[in-house]
Amino acid sequence: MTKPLPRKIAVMGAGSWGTTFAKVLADSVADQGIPVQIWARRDDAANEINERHTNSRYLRETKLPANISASSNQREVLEGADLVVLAIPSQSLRRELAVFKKYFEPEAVLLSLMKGLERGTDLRMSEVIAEITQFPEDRIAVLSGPNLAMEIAREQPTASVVACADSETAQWIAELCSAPYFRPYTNDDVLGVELGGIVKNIIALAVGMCDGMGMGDNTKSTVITRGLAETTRLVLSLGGRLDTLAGLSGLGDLVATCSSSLSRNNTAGRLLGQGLFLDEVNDRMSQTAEGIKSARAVFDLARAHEVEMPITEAVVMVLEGSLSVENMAARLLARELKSEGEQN
Ligand SMILES: NC(=O)C1=CN([C@@H]2O[C@H](COP(=O)(O)OP(=O)(O)OC[C@H]3O[C@@H](n4cnc5c(N)ncnc54)[C@H](O)[C@@H]3O)[C@@H](O)[C@H]2O)C=CC1
Ligand SMILES: O=C(CO)COP(=O)(O)O
Repeated sequence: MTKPLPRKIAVMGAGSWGTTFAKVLADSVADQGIPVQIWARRDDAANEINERHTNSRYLRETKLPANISASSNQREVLEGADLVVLAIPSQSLRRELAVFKKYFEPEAVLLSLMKGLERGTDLRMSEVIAEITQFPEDRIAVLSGPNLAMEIAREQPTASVVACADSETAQWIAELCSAPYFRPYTNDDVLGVELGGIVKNIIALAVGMCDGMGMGDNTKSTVITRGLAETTRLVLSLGGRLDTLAGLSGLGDLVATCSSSLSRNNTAGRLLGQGLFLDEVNDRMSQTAEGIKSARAVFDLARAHEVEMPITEAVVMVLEGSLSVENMAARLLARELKSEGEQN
């Protein structure tokens, strides 16, 4: 490793993935004595982590190593942190970063775990980070893959992808988050890795809707496969790579999210398919289901680049109330017939 080890790692966000990924990091760097500190918005959430409180579902299922601590004080968490991991809801990133950035170490590396597109700007999280912090692209990375937090908290094996324009930075992060149950690969296609994770949430909403309406596995497989086709069109038209979409952050994450009852996006889709209104679904979801917010931004981005994304469009219409879930399949199946490999 050519880059020196970090003095400390900060994880901003004490939700399911922030807490779980902090454990992955802490397990990975425990032998080097590197502390991992989590920022929790609320004092009680920070106390739960520090006291390994048994009322929290995550802490019951997770063996948090001794080198993890938490605080609700952003300055305390960020000071001295050479690696800063961002794990908050995507639509809050811009606002929260404006505060975080005051405490970033000047040479810190920033790693986004978030899988959303910003509404209004259609920017990926790495782009929002670059815009707000003015950090160079060789110190901004993303991590994405088939990574349902609860399974990783239980130390069930999985792999992921660390993407950065600078391969040395990606390798440095990969070495810091390599645990016996977590294997990170590296990639320099940041756009492809990030968009794969964003769009699969929308496809998972569509799959969930089909499940909720009682449709079967042929339907699910069709939506997954054609979902990957429209994701591929978008990624290629924006300059990403096909091999990225065939990998863990593309097909891998799509399959995991669309098949799992642990997925919040899949669950939200299922509730919509069962006839609940979006407000009722939002009331039932205690955690972030990014696809609900990102769908419109992805659709706008695709339209701006003249990329057809019919499943995404149908999900947007359902979410915005202009198409009923019952009519979604009919709308998609009535499209003009074409060759499978056709662009658009
Ligand atoms: N949970 C999972 O299995 C995975 C989640 N992700 C991504 O990680 C990101 C974070 O997800 P989770 O940790 O699962 O979400 P979560 O809903 O469990 O937690 C989000 C955390 O962010 C905090 N937060 C900080 N500032 C906030 C603000 N301004 N508004 C609202 N909440 C704020 C909340 O208090 C909460 O602790 C999302 O983009 C998600 O797509 C990615 C891979 C796996
Ligand atoms: O991104 C995820 C798995 O890789 C988590 O999916 P959900 O946000 O739908 O739970």
